[in-house]
Amino acid sequence: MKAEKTRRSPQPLLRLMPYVMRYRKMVAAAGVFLALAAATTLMLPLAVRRMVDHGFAAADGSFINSYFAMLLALAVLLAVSSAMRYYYVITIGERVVADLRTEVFQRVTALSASFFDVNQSGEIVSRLTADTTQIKSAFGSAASQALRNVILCLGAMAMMILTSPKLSLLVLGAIPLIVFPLVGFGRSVRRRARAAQDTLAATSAFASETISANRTVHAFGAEQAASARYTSTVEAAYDAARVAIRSRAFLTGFAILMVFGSIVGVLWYGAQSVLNGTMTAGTLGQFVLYSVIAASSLGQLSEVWGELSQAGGAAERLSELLSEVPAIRDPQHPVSLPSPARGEVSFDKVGFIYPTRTNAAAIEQLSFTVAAGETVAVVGPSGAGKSTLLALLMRFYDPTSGAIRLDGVDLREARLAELRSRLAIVPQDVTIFAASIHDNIAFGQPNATREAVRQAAIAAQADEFISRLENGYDTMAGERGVSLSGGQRQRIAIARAILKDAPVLLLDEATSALDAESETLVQKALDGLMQNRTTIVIAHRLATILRADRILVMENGRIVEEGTHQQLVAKGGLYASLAKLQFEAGSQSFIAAQ
Ligand SMILES: Nc1ncnc2c1ncn2[C@@H]1O[C@H](COP(=O)(O)OP(=O)(O)OP(=O)(O)O)[C@@H](O)[C@H]1O
Repeated sequence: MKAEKTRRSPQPLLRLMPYVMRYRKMVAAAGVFLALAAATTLMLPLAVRRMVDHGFAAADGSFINSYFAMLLALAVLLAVSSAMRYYYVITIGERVVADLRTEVFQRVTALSASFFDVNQSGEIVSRLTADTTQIKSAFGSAASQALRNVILCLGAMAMMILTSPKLSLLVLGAIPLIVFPLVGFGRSVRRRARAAQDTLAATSAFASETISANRTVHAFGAEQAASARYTSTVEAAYDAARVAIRSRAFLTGFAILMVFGSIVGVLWYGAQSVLNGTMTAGTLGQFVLYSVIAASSLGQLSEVWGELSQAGGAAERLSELLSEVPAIRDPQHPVSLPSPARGEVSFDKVGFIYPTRTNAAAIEQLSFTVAAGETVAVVGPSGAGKSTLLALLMRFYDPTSGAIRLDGVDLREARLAELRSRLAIVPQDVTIFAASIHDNIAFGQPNATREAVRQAAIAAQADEFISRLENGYDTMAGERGVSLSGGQRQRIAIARAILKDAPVLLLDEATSALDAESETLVQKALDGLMQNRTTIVIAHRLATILRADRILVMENGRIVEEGTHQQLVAKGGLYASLAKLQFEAGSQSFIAAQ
């Protein structure tokens, strides 16, 4: 997935052939019109010669008229076939890119947490938009131009040989003189273009990060610094682009000079032949036209080559994404979870090391069981591994050793969708999508009725504030829920979990202090939710801890103490000292001091 590895050549575009071949009929139509347009172009010089040699020589008006009529017919044919070629080729490009975007998005959303630990979301989004756009333009214009020019160039060269083998031999002799320096130049131009493109990729990653964190940027007064940093990366990209443009401009000039210089030379030689009568003027005209066609198509080919090479890089990056296999996926022979669900969770000597942090285990030798309907509070200092425990239970990662079971089935043996349908999570950091409040509560359950959503909101103590919003449940929550307060967002998340009605509830209590009223409301909502469900709660508030049937105290990825509040206080260990800290501070938040 690393950008540096990406080669720049059009070859990877071939990997997209299966996508193109889904639309065989359109491809065939494009091919027909492509060939027709090229053939028509190649016929024009032929007509010109006959007219020069016969039409003018015979001074026959009707002959000239019929020739012009034919030329007009050719022009119409050229116009129609070019328009159709454009239509089909561009449409195929759009279609392929639409398919690619959909598939890449589907793939990416299916990838596991470990993939997103390593890859920046900004970079992936840029692939989804920038890389696919590049491929679209490659298909849409560059590929059709390349094909057209290859056909034209080969056709014109064949016609040159047919028209005058002698002059063609001369041209052939000149080709190496032109091509070798051009190839050399072309390489250095491509190298510079690549440098420019890489600089640009870094720029967009920085922009997307800064824009999505705009509140943090403002809060720390970092606008100027961020702008300055962005400006400097944009300027660096501009400088790199200018270097590339300069060498490209030079290359263009050089190519034109060499090509047309040679044509002038050949023309001069041909003119001598016409003068001494070894060639007709029409033949020379025809030859010159063919060589102009050949030269200009060659010139255009070199132009589109660069574009195709860039698209090749984009295609390679996208096919890497497409071939990425989720680390967490369904087993080949899934075991059904027992029905009806009991909601019994067990960790059996579980060990876990984050793939991105291999030097230390986040969880070690973790064993505990939560009986059906039991409420267990997990407490412990920051970094103890509490959130990791929930992530493992949701199977965002697989344990490195040991096993986690739900109702007696190893999580790795169950179907992912079935497993996750039995777990409802209220995370600490609630995600609110840029959609209506209704859709936010019904997230993951698009078929939920309006009444079911309302009932869930009532149970989550959220109905009252939602009803007071301008459009009630149809109010759009701003992007990431910026228009809602912390307590409101939490109650939306609780309503989401209530609607899901799963047998196991996972709560990651917010550390941020809610105001007293919000806290009471959130607590009331949770009490309703926790009834008759297995609940594992990462607890920060004393009220929650006291409500739990049992408390697990974690430190450095292990369970160091276990029991009820009274038992643990009496024991005088880590829990007792954490509790003492809190009582002295008189705070409602148990571990807030950590
Ligand atoms: N995605 C990740 N990649 C690598 N290491 C991680 C990742 N997430 C957490 N860790 C590390 O794993 C350890 C346990 O983290 P975890 O988030 O589970 O702790 P926690 O007890 O929930 O802490 P807090 O109460 O502060 O949220 C920490 O050392 C943390 O740095």
